[in-house]
Amino acid sequence: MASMFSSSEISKSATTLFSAYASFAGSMMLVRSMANELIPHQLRSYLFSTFRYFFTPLSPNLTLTFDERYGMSKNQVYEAAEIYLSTKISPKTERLKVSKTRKQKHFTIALEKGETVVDLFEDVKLTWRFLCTEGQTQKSHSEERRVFELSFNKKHKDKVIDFYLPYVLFKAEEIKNQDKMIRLYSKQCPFIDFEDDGRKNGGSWGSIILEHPATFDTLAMDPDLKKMIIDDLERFLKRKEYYKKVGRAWKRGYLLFGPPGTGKSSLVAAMANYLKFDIYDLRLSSVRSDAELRRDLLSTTNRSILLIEDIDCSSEVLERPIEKKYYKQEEPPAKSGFTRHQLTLSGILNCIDGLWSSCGDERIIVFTTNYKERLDPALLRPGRMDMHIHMSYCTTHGFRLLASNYLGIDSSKYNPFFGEIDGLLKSTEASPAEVAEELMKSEDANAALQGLVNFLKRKRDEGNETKNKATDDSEVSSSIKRLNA
Ligand SMILES: Nc1ncnc2c1ncn2[C@@H]1O[C@H](COP(=O)(O)OP(=O)(O)OP(=O)(O)O)[C@@H](O)[C@H]1O
Ligand SMILES: [Mg+2]
Repeated sequence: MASMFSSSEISKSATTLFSAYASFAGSMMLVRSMANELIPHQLRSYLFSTFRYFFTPLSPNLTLTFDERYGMSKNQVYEAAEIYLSTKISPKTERLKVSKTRKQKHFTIALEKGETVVDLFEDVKLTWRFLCTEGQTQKSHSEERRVFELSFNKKHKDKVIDFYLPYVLFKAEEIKNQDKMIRLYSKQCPFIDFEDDGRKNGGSWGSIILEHPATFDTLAMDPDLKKMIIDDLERFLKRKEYYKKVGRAWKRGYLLFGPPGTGKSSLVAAMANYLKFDIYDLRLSSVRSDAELRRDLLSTTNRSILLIEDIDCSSEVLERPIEKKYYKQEEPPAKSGFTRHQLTLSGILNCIDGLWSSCGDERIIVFTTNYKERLDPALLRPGRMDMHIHMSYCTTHGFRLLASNYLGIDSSKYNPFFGEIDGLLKSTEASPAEVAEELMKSEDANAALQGLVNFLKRKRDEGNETKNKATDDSEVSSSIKRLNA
């Protein structure tokens, strides 16, 4: 350079360049000030941002952010991401947050601040990042803002939004259900130490974790009936759209009836375990009015079973005629402290039908009773309860299942006790609870089966005695009638 141009030539060119730049800058300033005067503010900022857009190098990536909160409610995508990503921890992850409550079976694992997880969905690479920043609330208190960021190549935007995010929601629901602790909700009772886990959901319900071991595998009942119930539940779960199409509320009602100890409550627990639904155990004796019932029902959650046990006794509690006036606030409470006539069976049924029709999804309602014949016809009317399930005394099939569960006996092999027990079961009315009780009395299978034989014989003899006595009594009364005649 130095050999081709002299220093004076260089300084001349520099001066020319400088003056050209100065005149360009001057004219730009002039243009700018003219633009300021002539072009309205909004249009100006639009034009500048458009220029900036075109002259800034384009990033191939798009980043979606999911805040923990969406207004006042929780952001469903954030919650789903939190659950889903806990199963996607890669070997590169350096920090994880681990927690567990006393009753939880497994640890809860979550990403720590700043950690990144890479996921693959149909060959699309997706990078998740968990961020916590100090945010300002409206009252200018600083509050931690928790966000998940999801980055991927822009060209996959539609695939991510239309398919990947729904997939994350679905998987999270699946994981939640696998790990879900079923809860038993009851109206607050001083004798039960309910957990305050923030799930009181506004009503007077308290809850404890339900650890009832009953499953469909452990239930001794007619195998065809069992299959029918499982199929019915499966069909119910799959039919959200169908219920919508035919204009019915997405609910299912079951009436379980049968003698004590035949497994009605166990069947409800088995249903809850199978569906992973919580149970709301509603004792009607603790509800004072239709209005209170409405409040209680409104504070139950979706995917739950509302259980009303011994509905026949409840209808005794409910004074009839049911036309008595509904509860009024100003009405003085009865001496007992309960004004039960304010809760009526028709009130309950209407409330349940009405509420379930207007709000809530995936609801199951179960009534149990020992005496179906005592029930109000309103409850038995077709369409009120979808399935009437009879829980019977122990059958030979039921006995085999109990023998296998309680004593580990292989029922397909010959057993010297089975023939006698089958015969006795046919001639006696023994509940599965009674049979199970006998089988638990000894760890020695033969001793337990012998105990069961003795028990069934005793029961048969007692039954015969009662029958004979009843026959004697009726013969005496007909002789008296004849004499009187
Ligand atoms: N069908 C059954 N299969 C297996 N176990 C049963 C069955 N029925 C009863 N049991 C056993 O008996 C116990 C009592 O049964 P459960 O409480 O379910 O009977 P229930 O029909 O609800 O009685 P109640 O009418 O008195 O409420 C259960 O915990 C279970 O161990
Ligand atoms: Mg019961």
